[in-house]
Amino acid sequence: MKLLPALLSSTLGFETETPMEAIQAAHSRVRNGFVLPEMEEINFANERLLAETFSPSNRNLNVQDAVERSNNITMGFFRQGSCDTSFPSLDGSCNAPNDEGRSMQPYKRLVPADYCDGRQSPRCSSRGRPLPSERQVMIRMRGTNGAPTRNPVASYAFTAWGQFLTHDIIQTPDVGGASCACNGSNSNCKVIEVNRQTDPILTFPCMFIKRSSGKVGAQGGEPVREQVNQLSSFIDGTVVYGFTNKHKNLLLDADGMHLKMRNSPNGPILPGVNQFNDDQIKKDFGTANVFNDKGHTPQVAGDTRVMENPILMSFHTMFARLHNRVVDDLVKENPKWAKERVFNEARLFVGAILKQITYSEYLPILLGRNAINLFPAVRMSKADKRPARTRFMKELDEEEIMQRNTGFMPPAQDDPSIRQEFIVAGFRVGHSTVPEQLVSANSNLQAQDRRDLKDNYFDPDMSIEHGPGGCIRGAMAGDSNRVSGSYAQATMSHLFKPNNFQHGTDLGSINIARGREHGVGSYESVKRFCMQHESYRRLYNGNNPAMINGWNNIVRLYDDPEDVDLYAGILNEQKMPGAEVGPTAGCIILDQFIALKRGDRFWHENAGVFTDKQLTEIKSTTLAKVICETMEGMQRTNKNVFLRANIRFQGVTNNIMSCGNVGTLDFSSWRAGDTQGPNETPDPETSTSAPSTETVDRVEFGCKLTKGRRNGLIECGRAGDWTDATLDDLAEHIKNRGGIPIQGKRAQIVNLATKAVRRMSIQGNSKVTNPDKLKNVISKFGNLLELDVSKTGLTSFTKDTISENNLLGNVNLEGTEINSVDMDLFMALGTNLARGNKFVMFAHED
Ligand code: HEM
Ligand SMILES: [Ca+2]
Repeated sequence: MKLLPALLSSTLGFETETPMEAIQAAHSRVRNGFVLPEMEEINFANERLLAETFSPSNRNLNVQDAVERSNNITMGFFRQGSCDTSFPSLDGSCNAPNDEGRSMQPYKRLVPADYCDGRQSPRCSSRGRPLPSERQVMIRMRGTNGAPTRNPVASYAFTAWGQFLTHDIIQTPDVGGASCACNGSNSNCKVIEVNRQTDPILTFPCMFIKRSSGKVGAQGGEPVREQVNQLSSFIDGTVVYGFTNKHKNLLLDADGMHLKMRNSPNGPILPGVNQFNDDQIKKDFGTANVFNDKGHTPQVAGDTRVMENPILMSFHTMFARLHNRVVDDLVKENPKWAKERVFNEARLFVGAILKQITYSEYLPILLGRNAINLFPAVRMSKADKRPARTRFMKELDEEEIMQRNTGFMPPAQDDPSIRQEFIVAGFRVGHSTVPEQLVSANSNLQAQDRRDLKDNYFDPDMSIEHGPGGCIRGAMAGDSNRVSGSYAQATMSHLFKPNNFQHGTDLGSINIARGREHGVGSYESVKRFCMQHESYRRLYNGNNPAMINGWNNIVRLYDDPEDVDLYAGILNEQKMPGAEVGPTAGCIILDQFIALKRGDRFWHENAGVFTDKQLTEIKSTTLAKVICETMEGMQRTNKNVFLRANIRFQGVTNNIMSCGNVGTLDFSSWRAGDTQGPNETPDPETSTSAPSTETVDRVEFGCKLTKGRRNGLIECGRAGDWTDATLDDLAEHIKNRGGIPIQGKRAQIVNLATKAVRRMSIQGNSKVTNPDKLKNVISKFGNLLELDVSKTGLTSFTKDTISENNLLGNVNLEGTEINSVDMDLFMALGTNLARGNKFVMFAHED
């Protein structure tokens, strides 16, 4: 059936013919990010490996081997940003011990995977029967809960922030190429049954979702499908800057510091797709006319979901403006800083503000005081100078590795990986708070325009007409709903409704289906985990959680109460005091945000990330301040933007304040001289002595042992004067003396056993060019884990160069002539990395 093809055709982005296709295309837009071709290849390779692993003809399956192969495939994704700088990488790599939280890494689980076939098919009942239709569960929940109710404390900004934050930390890609049908013929799709006779609104014969892309994981010695996160899981501004160099570079203005914007009557707004000379941008950010009926130019940001609704788009605009504002101020304070430094400092600041607002203004409303009290405090910086940024060099112990590979173990509290329970259920409670209408407001915070969300998906019109400022004020003035099993019609039946059709799809059903498809454990199993957890059990006060009246109605849909979906369970728990969620959602959300705090070495309160004065500035920055400083037309603001005006929350009234009283951003503590940049930080262990040639050994090439003996990091040729001949001399010295000459504290040379060397840097020696001579040296270090040859004159570096170093898992080649790394070297590094199972990260700061 072809409906109104003329209206449905699109100028940009997705080409669609039927309403169902328009909805599918919109859905696929929010699932799939701005990826590099190799990432798509990795997803395909992983799917092939999954098929091979699970094939019935695969009789001598070696699980360990399959997992290792899958990990090697993932390693084909080149690090985005470098490991040895003092700023976070773009893709989250080099932050945690085994690159947890990096883009393309698998999710972890609080409870074991529960697939129907034990491996990858969507969860079924404990008796092996199909679970009730997701749509039926949604309809029953709405029947039992009643219509959604207005949130008595939270404004729409509370909901908007949840979505914006999600888009910094999570995006699960679809399997490529699947085309779905209602008869379930394609196992890459999950069908959601619709009863057309009884359904209140939907007329489709079924709904479906494409399955999430997966890789091989292991559980109890058996292989299981594990889904992956495309984004850097850290709260670090992915939503503003993207997670790849390509994307970031496209977003950057010609000056290399600012983000591209364009002028509008409402001030600078996000750049349009036509400002980019890049087909992928046009494809991944375009939108169809059935949504964008006024034909506005689609807007481009750090995340491909930016256009999903106009308020979300306005939050994007705010943070792009914030970045540019910070750049202006940093340049004023430090006219001599290199442009990369300015960009990175601004990015570090923006990331810190996202963290600060999330933990101090947003989470207390979502989780309430009891849960917030369970957050660990983080060590603060003592020094007023910025010390070397904190390092993180933990190696997993062997036992833990074994357990993870063969048994089941939930992630440690400081493992920043995103949890399955969080992405399919815990944090999707936010979907139930989405109201029917979006609001814009004038400078007095009075509602100006109310528009039905169902007509504004992927339509920027509201933010063009009323400005991003009007939309942000509308977010403070507008409503959120309460968390419950009842969705607004806008999301329960009209999600991504095309303009020329009478309905859309159901986000709630999709959420439940996604949980089953990811093999996420049932509500009862996750509740048990939480109630037995040494810390989270406190959320329950020793009792089973109280459920809403009529809960049994919902349970009755299932064969067995044990089978109830996690999402259905947590939506129907009674809320904890002063919180928006019950204890089980609370446990899942708390665990995730503890992990994102403890597992982030760039956490803004960690010693060494900012100076005390800078941190004070960051901690005094609220969302209200950011809004007053960046949005057009601002005069006044709610004190806490996530709360409705004038309500009391936790004993304090949320007044409306004049922007003049909110305070301004002040970057004076970023002035050089006042602060020591990471690159100027002297190393306490090495700053005492300049390299000297007055040595007992008469060698002229002593290396420095920095960061303590335990890390085994030696830095050689720090003056940049090493040549290929120095490499020969060094090899000769090691042969004669059995060790490597180390420049001691008092300018003496001592010999360090080669086996103690685990990390070596000859960074910056442009006269070191010969890979064979390098090989001759490094082959003598049997325990070498990492090698930094960045900014050297090396012209080639291959698998052969490291063929005698079978633990060497990380090589930094940045700033050399070698700008592509061949696959063999990659695979070898990956194998070494897995073999050593050691944390790899270049830890030195300069
Ligand atoms: C207008 C508002 C929103 C719309 C239209 C929307 C829509 C969607 C859609 C279509 C998906 C993909 C579902 C799937 O295929 O599995 C999704 C995922 C998700 N949403 Fe929302 N959402 C909204 C707001 C929110 C809010 C307020 C939160 C949290 C507070 C949230 C959290 C999430 C999470 C955690 C995911 C999973 C992401 C992933 O795995 O890629 N969303 N949303
Ligand atoms: Ca991120």
